[in-house]
Amino acid sequence: MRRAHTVEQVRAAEGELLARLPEGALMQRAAAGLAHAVIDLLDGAYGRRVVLLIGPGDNGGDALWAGAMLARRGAAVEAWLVADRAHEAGLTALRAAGGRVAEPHPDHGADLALDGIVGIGGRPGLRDGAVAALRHLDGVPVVAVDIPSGVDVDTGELDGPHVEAALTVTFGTHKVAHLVDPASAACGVVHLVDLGLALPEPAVEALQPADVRGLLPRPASDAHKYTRGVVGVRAGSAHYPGAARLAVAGASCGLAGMVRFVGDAADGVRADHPEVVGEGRVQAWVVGPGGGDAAGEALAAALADGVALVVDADALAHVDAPFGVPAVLTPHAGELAAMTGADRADVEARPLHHARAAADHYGAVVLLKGRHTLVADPAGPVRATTTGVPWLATAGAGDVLAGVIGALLASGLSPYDAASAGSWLHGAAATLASGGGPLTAGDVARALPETVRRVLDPGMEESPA
Ligand SMILES: NC(=O)C1=CN([C@@H]2O[C@H](COP(=O)(O)OP(=O)(O)OC[C@H]3O[C@@H](n4cnc5c(N)ncnc54)[C@H](O)[C@@H]3O)[C@@H](O)[C@H]2O)[C@@H](O)CC1
Ligand SMILES: Nc1ncnc2c1ncn2[C@@H]1O[C@H](COP(=O)(O)OP(=O)(O)O)[C@@H](O)[C@H]1O
Ligand SMILES: [K+]
Repeated sequence: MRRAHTVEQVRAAEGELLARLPEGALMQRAAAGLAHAVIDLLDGAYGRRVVLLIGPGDNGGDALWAGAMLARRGAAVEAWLVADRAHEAGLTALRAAGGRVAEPHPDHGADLALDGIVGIGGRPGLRDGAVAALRHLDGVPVVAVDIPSGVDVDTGELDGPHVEAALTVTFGTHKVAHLVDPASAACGVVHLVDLGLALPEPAVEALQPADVRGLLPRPASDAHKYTRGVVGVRAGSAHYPGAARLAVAGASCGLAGMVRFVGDAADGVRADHPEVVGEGRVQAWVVGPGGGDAAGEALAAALADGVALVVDADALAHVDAPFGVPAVLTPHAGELAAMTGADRADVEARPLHHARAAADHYGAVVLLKGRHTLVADPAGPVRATTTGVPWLATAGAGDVLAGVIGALLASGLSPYDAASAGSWLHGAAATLASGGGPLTAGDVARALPETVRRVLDPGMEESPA
């Protein structure tokens, strides 16, 4: 599991460790990890040119100590001080290693810049001096120290200018902004340097392949189709028959024992999936994709069964609070805005806030779709999905997702696990189907069984951020 903690949690854990270790030891650990990550990225230090952007606090201290290590290995290191003070011991170490302090200027020839402007002590936005210095670094890859300066660390929100990093090297644990958009999109690849912190339950977490492997249902040796769970799909309409076919394609990923379908598009569904059967008992319903005007009736019929639900698309407009049934609600930003009366742009700017608020309001799991989809449960950490590719932003992809989550619900997973594992699989299937190029929603559904096969193979490594 990739775990992300709040600044307060990190400060408390660091405080305990600081009390036990010699002064400066934690910063040395952080700086050494940072310097190694930079050397990896530059494929060496000797002869490379590195600019350090140095703010007033310990974040600048990390950058200065790492700069000293790079200078000792033959890099030409220049520190630009963008605040009215800088970490004294770090400055002394940089100078002793042959690095120098300079005013920001355009003729630096830098191969890389280290952003040590602010870390977890920073407020959102950047001061003018930092913005002016960054202008000289246009086109130079930036490695953010702990966090891209300027983002809101605990919410992932943006308010004013911020650094856009190619790589973020963070310390001790991930921070919320590394996983939650829009800030996480400014982090680039995130690399964690272990500091040995003892940490409580995280605020946000992201499933990794081993976590998904642990959650996925596997048929018992004496399984039959009913013990594996039956998922029902109530979707599609005369106007949107395709949505029904895509939701059924997602539900047919193989993780449930049987798929039922109720709706106008039954002929098309059976042409695609001859094994799909009609109305009957299910362990979970998927309601809403392409449902049009009939979505309210479909939701009422599904609710009457008293089983777990995935409520998507047109059915979301008919959801009452509190919802009262184990459920996953799967809105995108526009749908969540329509449900709660919020502004769509505000949902996109503050997805963590809105996903949490909606989960509390409805008393249900809310899956807010986006680049990093969020799964909020009224209790427990929010889960962020870090699998997927931008090609997944394609019509019908959400219908497939609803089907996959329904299959996992039917197999016995909780709404929280079904939503987060389903979203992870959906993103991973998109990456597999894309292979770097475009895809259709149907391609994502067809890639699901192979994605499941690969994740069940314990050789699969942790995915990059
Ligand atoms: N506490 C520890 O034990 C460790 C801390 N480490 C580093 O220390 C960092 C935290 O250091 P600090 O607590 O000194 O805080 P920062 O280095 O994040 O700096 C915060 C200071 O910057 C100023 N400031 C706030 N917002 C600003 C803005 N938008 N623009 C310009 N200036 C702003 C304020 O005066 C504030 O005191 C971490 O992010 C990490 O890089 C690491 O060395 C690991 C160990
Ligand atoms: N930039 C992006 N990168 C990766 N995935 C994305 C991005 N934008 C959207 N997605 C994903 O694409 C899917 C789109 O679903 P949705 O908006 O419901 O489309 P539709 O209603 O057409 O099915 C969601 O799973 C969402 O998380
Ligand atoms: K920083």
